Amino acid sequence: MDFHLLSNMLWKSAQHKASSQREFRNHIKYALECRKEAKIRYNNGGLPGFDPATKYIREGEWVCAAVPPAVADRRVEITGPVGRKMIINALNSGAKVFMADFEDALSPSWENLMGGQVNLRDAVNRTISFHDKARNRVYKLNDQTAKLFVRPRGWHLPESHIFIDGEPATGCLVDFGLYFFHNCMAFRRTQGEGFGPFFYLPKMEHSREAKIWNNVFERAEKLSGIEKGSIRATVLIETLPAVFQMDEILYELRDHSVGLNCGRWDYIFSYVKTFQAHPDRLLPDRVLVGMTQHFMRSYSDLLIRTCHKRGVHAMGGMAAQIPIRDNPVANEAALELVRKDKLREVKAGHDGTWAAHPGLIPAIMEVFTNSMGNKANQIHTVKREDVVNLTEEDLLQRPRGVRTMEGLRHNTRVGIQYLAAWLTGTGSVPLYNLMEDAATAEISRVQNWQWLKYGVELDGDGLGVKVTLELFGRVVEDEMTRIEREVGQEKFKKGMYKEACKIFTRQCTKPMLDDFLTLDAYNHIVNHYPKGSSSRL
Ligand SMILES: CC(=O)SCCNC(=O)CCNC(=O)[C@H](O)C(C)(C)COP(=O)(O)OP(=O)(O)OC[C@H]1O[C@@H](n2cnc3c(N)ncnc32)[C@H](O)[C@@H]1OP(=O)(O)O
Ligand SMILES: O=CC(=O)O
Ligand SMILES: [Mg+2]
Repeated sequence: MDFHLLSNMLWKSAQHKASSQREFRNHIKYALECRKEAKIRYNNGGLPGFDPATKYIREGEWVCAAVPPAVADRRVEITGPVGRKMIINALNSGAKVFMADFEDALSPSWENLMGGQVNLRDAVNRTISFHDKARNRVYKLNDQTAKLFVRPRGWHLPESHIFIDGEPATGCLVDFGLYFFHNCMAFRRTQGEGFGPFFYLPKMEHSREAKIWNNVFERAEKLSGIEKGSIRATVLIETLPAVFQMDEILYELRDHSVGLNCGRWDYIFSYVKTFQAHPDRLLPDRVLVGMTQHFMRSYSDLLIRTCHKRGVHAMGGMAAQIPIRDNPVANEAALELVRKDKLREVKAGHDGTWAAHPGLIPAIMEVFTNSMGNKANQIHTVKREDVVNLTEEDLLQRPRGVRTMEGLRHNTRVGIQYLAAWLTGTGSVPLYNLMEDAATAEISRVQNWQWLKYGVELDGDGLGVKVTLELFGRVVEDEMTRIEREVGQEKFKKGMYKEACKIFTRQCTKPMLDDFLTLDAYNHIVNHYPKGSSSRL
C-alpha cells in the first residue's frame, strides 16, 4: 500500500469526517440506546411487530424517487471484500453490480480498511491494476465493468484507530466519508450517469437509523455541491425488527433509495438474537433454516411487495454454495441448489440477486434472464398483491426441523475457523464448500449459545442427548483436533486457532448473549499506539 498517498487522502478528508461525526454522534447514540430498550422489551416476552404510530406511512400512497438509469438492471450482483485482485475480478465478472464490502466479508483491520479505500479510488478512476507475481499475471479492468456499490460497516462498530474528542469514531461514517470524499465526482462521471455514489446499508433495526443515513447523505450532497437525491442506497433488511419497518425505512430514504435486499444470513442471526429469551422459539440445525421456511418466505414476499409498491428494486440474497473445483458431480449438485434458489427468487418477483463467486454468475444470469427476458427489472410488472394480508405471525413463525450433534459440531468447527481467519485479516472464507462470512459465523455462535442456554435435546439423530457445558467442552476439543488434522499442523500452529477457540467458546457459553461476535473480537485487531501520539482534528 502507498502510505504517503494514504496519509494525504486521510488528512484531506479528516476535517470533513470529524465534523460529520460530531454532527451525527448523538443521533447514533440515541438509536443504539433505542435498540437496547427494544431488546429489554423482547427479553421480557414482547414480540416485534408493526408500529401503529406509523400506519399512515404503510397505508399512504407515496413512491420513492425514480430509479437512476445506470442501475435499472441489477439482475446479478457480485459481492466481495475490498482486496485489489478481488475488486478487479468482481468488476470484470459480467455481473451488473459489484458490492464492495467493508462489512460481513471484511475483517476491519486498519490495513484492510485503508487499503480498501485506496483500491476503490483506483477502481473508480479506472487506474487499478494488480500484479500476481507468483503466477506472473497482471489484472486490469475490462472496458465493460459492473456498477459499483459500497457497503460501509453497521452503526454498532467503532473505528478505534480514529478518536474524535476522546471517543472512537463511528466505523460506517469513516467508510462512507472517505469513499464519498475521494470518489464522488469521478464516480458520477464514469459510472453513475450523473447519479451516485451508490451504497448498501447494513444491519439497521428501525427507520430512525435510516433517517440518520438520509441526513448524512443530504449533508454530503450539500457540502460537495451535488443535487439532492444523487446518492442512492439499497438497505439490507437483515434484522427481524426491520421487517416490520420496511415501508418506514423506504419513506425516510425516499429521495435516496434504490431498493431493499433480503440479507438472509444476518436475518436468521437476528431471529435468534431477538428471541434469545424465548425458549419456545429455538432454531433447528443451521442447514435447515432456508428460504423455504414459512417465516423466511414471508419476509421475502413482503419485501418484494413493499419495494414494488414504492417503485424500487427488491433484491434477493446470497446462496452460500460456491464452485467445487475438484469434484464435478458435487459441483453440479451445488450449482443446481443455486439455480433452484434463484429460480424461486425471480418467480417470487425479485429484481436481481447476489452471487458469492464469479463462477456462479452465468448460471444465475441465465435463470434471471429466462424469467425476466429483456425487462431491466420487475418493479412495475410483479406487484404481489396476493401477500397483502401477510400477518405478524407469518413473519415470526417458528422454523421447523430437527437438531443434531452434527449441527452442533458443524457450528463449532465453522465458527472457530472463521474467527481464526478474521483475526488474521480475512473476512470471508470457503469452508466445506460454502461461503462463510461474519453473518453466517454469527448464526453458528448464537445457535450454539441458544442450545446451551436452554439445554436442548438433540432430537434429530435418535440419540436424545442434551446440550450441556460438558458436552460442548468435548465437542470443542474434538473439533479443534479435527481442524488441526484438516488444515495441517504447521498452518494450525502459525494461525490463530487457539485464540479463536477461546473467543468462540466464551461467546457460546456466556450467561447473556453478546450483541455481536465481531465487537468482542475487534479489540484483537486494533493497533494500540501510545497515548498522545495522534493528531488533533
Ligand atoms: C452474508 C453476506 O453478507 S454475503 C456478502 C458478503 N460475503 C461475500 O461477499 C463473500 C464473497 N465471496 C468470497 O469472498 C469468495 O468467493 C470466497 C472467500 C468464498 C472463496 O474465495 P476463493 O477461495 O478465492 O475462491 P476461488 O479460489 O474459487 O477463486 C477463484 C477466482 O475467483 C475469484 N473470486 C472468488 N470470489 C470472488 C468474488 N466474490 N469477487 C471477485 N472475485 C472472486 C478469486 O479471486 C480467484 O481469482 P483468480 O483466479 O484470478 O485468482
Ligand atoms: O448481508 C447479507 C446477509 O445475508 O447477512
Ligand atoms: Mg449481512
